[in-house]
Amino acid sequence: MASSAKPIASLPVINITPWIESDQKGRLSTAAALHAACLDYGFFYLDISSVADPSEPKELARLAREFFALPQDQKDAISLAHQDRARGYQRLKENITNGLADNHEAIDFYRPVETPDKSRPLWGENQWPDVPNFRVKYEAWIAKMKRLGMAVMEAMATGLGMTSDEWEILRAQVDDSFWVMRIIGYPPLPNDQAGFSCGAHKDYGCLTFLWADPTKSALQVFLPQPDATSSSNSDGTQNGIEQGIWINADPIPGCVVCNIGEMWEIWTNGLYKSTLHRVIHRGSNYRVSIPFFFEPNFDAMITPLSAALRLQNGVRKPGDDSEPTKKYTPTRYGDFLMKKVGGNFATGKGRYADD
Ligand SMILES: O=C(O)CCC(=O)C(=O)O
Ligand SMILES: [Fe+2]
Repeated sequence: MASSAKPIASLPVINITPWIESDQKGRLSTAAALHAACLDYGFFYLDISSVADPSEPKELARLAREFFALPQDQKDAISLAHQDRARGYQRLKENITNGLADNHEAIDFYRPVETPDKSRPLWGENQWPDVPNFRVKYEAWIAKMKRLGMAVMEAMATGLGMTSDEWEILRAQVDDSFWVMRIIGYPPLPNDQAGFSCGAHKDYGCLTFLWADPTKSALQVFLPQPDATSSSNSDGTQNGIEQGIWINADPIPGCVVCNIGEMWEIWTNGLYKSTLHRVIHRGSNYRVSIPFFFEPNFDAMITPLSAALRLQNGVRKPGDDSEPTKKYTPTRYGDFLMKKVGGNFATGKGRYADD
């Protein structure tokens, strides 16, 4: 007898190789798979084994561990307090999400700027650890992730049904990405203690490419379930709280976990939703993850794209030629980022608010 139990949800795996290398047909199927994954999950695995040998991020993780194992004062030598309060090392629990300290330490890097000024928010210089080969290896990864970002953006534009002229306009908003890279170290959370290794959040920008070491049951992704309970409201909420389940997004060899940020939510007028995720690491090992955030250009004005409005307008009553409603107001990416980063740290909650 067939089981009526629902299969356990798992995220789709999409190979980027056909987009990068192959014929038109392969490209179209990758683009369609990205579109479906963004509609349904906002999260997916991206198989990048044709772009990066797994030994490459493994070496990055080894270098990260070498840094995190240093005495505290040597790590503090590159503290973000010495720079623009965004670029550099942050101690365990210095990062704050939803008002709670995150149980991780990290180094944050941003796209370098032409005339650095550490008194200006986000406009300082990156601080590199004094660990042999660290900078050269990570800079090679950054270059690779930037190329991957442009490829995935173009594939997504195709998946959304954008014309080549429309893509050129979108491309000009991301071709000088104000990227961010975090190198995160997670000691295990004590078993008897509530709290998060990284609290539930959505990412800010376009695309996150997350490489993580093989630790299982750490990263979790929220999948809304509108029909989760019979007493939930028609919009899938119950007393205003969205109903859903958290699923593990355990690492798959050769893949990065990819998710879309809030800028894609604006570009698609809410058709693609940026998805909540969190980290709860209770194992016994020290976990390392390296998220690369491929973001829009600092000055890009993000506004709903015509291609998304066309899709949302798909089923219309005859004679209805009204403009689809734009649910999101245009947002300058740099301003949005500044506000977000300002609320992230224990040492300076809202630290850019009065600058
Ligand atoms: O470490 C992870 O698995 C996720 C980190 C994350 O979500 C972030 O830094 O935005
Ligand atoms: Fe995240």
